[in-house]
Amino acid sequence: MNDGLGASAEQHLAEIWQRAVDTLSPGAKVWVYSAKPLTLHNNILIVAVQDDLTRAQLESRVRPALEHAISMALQQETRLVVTIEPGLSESLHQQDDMSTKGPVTYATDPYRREASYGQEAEPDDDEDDDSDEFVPSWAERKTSPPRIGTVAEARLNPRYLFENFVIGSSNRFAHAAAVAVAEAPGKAYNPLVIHGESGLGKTHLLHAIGHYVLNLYPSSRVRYVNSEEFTNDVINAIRENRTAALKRKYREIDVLLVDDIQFLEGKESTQTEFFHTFNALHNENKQIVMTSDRPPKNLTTLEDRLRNRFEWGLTTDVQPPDLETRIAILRKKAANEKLTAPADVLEFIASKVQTNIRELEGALIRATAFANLNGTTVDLQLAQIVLKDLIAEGEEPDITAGMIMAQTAAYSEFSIDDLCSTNRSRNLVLARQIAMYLCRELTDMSLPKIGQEFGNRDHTTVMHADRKIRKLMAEKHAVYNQVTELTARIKQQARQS
Ligand SMILES: Nc1ncnc2c1ncn2[C@@H]1O[C@H](COP(=O)(O)OP(=O)(O)OP(=O)(O)O)[C@@H](O)[C@H]1O
Repeated sequence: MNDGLGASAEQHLAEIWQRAVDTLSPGAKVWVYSAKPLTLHNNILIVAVQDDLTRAQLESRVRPALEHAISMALQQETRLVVTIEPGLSESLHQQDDMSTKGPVTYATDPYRREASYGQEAEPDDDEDDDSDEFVPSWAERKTSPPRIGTVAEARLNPRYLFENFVIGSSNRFAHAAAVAVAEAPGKAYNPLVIHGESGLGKTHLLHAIGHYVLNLYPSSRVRYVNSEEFTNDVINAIRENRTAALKRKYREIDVLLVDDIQFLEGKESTQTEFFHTFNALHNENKQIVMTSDRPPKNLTTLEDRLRNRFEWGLTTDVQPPDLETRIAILRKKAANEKLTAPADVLEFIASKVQTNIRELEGALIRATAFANLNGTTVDLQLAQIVLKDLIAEGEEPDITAGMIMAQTAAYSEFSIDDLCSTNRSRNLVLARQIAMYLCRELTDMSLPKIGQEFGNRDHTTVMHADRKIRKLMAEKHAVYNQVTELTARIKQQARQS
C-alpha cells in the first residue's frame, strides 16, 4: 500500500487499526483510543496523536504491543511512526468512530477509578478481546485450518530474531543462555529467567528463542504470552467456566515464553494457575522462559512457592548497553529498516539516549521519519532540532517539590492545599501518596523534608506512601500509566523553567 489513500483504503486501514487496538490490554488502550492511523507507507504506519505525552507513550511502553498487533493484523512486519496533530481530539470526538469504551475514563479522570485498583485487570466485555480470537490472525483463519508450529500461533514478532540482536558486554551472557535454551529446550536451563530494566532486549530475546526453536524443531509447539494476557485468560476462564480449556491451552506446549512476570504480583488466582502450569510443564521437561523487570527474589509479593521455582534454573540479567553497542544497535536498525542516517547522527543519538534501547530506536525513527516526510535526508543539524527534547543523563534539570505538587494538583481534581491538608478522602490520599512518591523518585529530598512539604507529616508517612505506590505500580497498569504520565509532565515543566 502507498500514500494517498482512497476512501476504501482509508476504511480498510481504519478497520485494521481497530482490530489491532481491540487486542491490546486495557492499560495500552488508554493511550491509543485517541490516536488516528494516517497512512501506511511501505512497512511504516504513520499515526497521529494530539499531544507530546501520548506520542511519548506510544513510542515507549505501548510500542511493542501495538506494533505486534498491527503486524499481525496486516500480516506483515510494520513499524509505527507517531506524529502530533493538535486538533485531533476534537475531530475524533465529533466523528466518534473509534472505540471509546471503559479506558477513556482512566485517561480523563484517573483518580475517580481508584475503587477499581483493588481488582485484577478486567478485560473488556468485547468478544474480540479474547486473545484466542486473534491467533492465528483473522485473515488466516478464514482460509486455512490451524497448524502447529507457526510463528503466528506462537505469537512471535517477526522482527525479534537472534540475527537482529546486537551482542555486547551488557547482554552477552543472557544471549548465550537464550541460544543454549533454544538449541536444547527443556535440557539446558529450565526455567530461564532474564531480568533487567525496561527496553533492554528481554522481549526480543524471548521471541528470538521462539523463532529459533521453530526453525530447529518445526513441529514443536511454542507460545509467547505476556503476564497480563495470561491474567486475562485466567479471569475469563474462571468467569466463563472454561478452566479445563485454559489448562489444555497452556499445558500442551513445548516452549512457554512468559513476558513481564512482575505483573503476576498480587494476583492470587493467576499465580495459582501459573504455579500449576509451571509444574505440569516442568515435570514433562518442557521449556519455560520468563522475563522480569527485577530478579525473581525481589518479586516480594509473589508467592514463595513460585519464587522458589523460578530459581530452579538459570537467572541472568541484561544491562544498559555501552556507547559502542548503542551505535552498533542503531547501525543494524538503520540497515534493517532501510533508514538512511549518517554516522554522526547515529553517534549523536547514541550519546543522548543511554539507558533504553526502545527509546534509542524511537529517536532514530523519529529523526528519519521527520526527514522523510519533509522530503529531505537527515543530517546532524536536523537530528539536533528534531530530537531537542532528548536530554542525556547528568543534564537532567532540577525538579522541586513545588513542581511535583503543582503538576499533581493540575492532573487530579485537587489543589496544592488539599495535598497538604489532613483530609483523608480516598482519592485525595492516593493523589497525595503519588506526589510523595514522586518527590522520593525525582528529587534528592530526605523523607523528613518531604513530610514537611506535605503539611508537616511524619517521615514514616512518606515511607509508607513510597512503598504503597511502588506496589500499586507493579500490580496495576492504570497506576503505572498515571505515574508515568505525571512524571513526563513534571520533567517537561522542569525543562521549560
Ligand atoms: N541487543 C539488541 N540489539 C538490537 N536490538 C535490541 C537489542 N536490545 C533491545 N533491542 C530492541 O530494543 C527494543 C526494546 O527491546 P525489548 O522490547 O526487548 O525490551 P524489554 O527489555 O523487553 O523491555 P520491557 O521490559 O519494557 O518490555 C526492541 O525493539 C528490541 O528489538
